[in-house]
Amino acid sequence: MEDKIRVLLSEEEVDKKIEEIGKQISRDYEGRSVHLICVLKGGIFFTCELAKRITVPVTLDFMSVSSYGAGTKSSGVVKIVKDLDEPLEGKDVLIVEDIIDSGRTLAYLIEILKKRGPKSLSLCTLLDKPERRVTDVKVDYAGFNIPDEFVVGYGLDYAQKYRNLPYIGVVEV
Ligand SMILES: O=P(O)(O)OC[C@H]1O[C@H](OP(=O)(O)OP(=O)(O)O)[C@H](O)[C@@H]1O
Ligand code: HPA
Ligand SMILES: [Mg+2]
Repeated sequence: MEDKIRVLLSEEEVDKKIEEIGKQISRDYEGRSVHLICVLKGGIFFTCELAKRITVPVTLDFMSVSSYGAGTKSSGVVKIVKDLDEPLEGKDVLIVEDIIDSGRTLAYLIEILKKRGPKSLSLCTLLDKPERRVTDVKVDYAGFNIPDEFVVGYGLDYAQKYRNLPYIGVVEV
């Protein structure tokens, strides 16, 4: 059966926001290059769109972590499914995420990546659900603060579906 999806942020709103964040990152990293870490799978769409709008040199690496499984609740246990290919030593690293919800994924990632000696480590997320936070994380670039609703689209899934929607929606139950 098809789920009913209500649009929370339209494709135009999301595109406009990514453009703004891209400009801001390009200004902040002027004269340097930025090493983007895409957090798979959710971060893939945002990373691609953002990287295209950054004007300083960009390098990319991918890491896959998972804590949500097939449901809408975090298991609380973050698992590395795929590690980075390249070392981080001396690099200006920017982690790119689709959403910060409980904050567990990012808190865990930051803890392990900090130990790999990056020159700097910053964090960029398209969506932030501050109400749901159980662990403190410092966000450097955030697109939208959203209410406590389970969202899909732009990389975000519900049981692996809807990642390809070009907007952010809420699955109506
Ligand atoms: O702040 P948190 O409560 O930790 O939630 C945020 C994380 O959860 C989702 O990933 P998920 O673990 O579902 O894996 P996926 O990206 O492969 O869908 C999302 O893409 C974030 O990475
Ligand atoms: O709202 C959400 N939607 C999809 N995946 C998620 N992972 C954490 N929060 C969410
Ligand atoms: Mg994810």
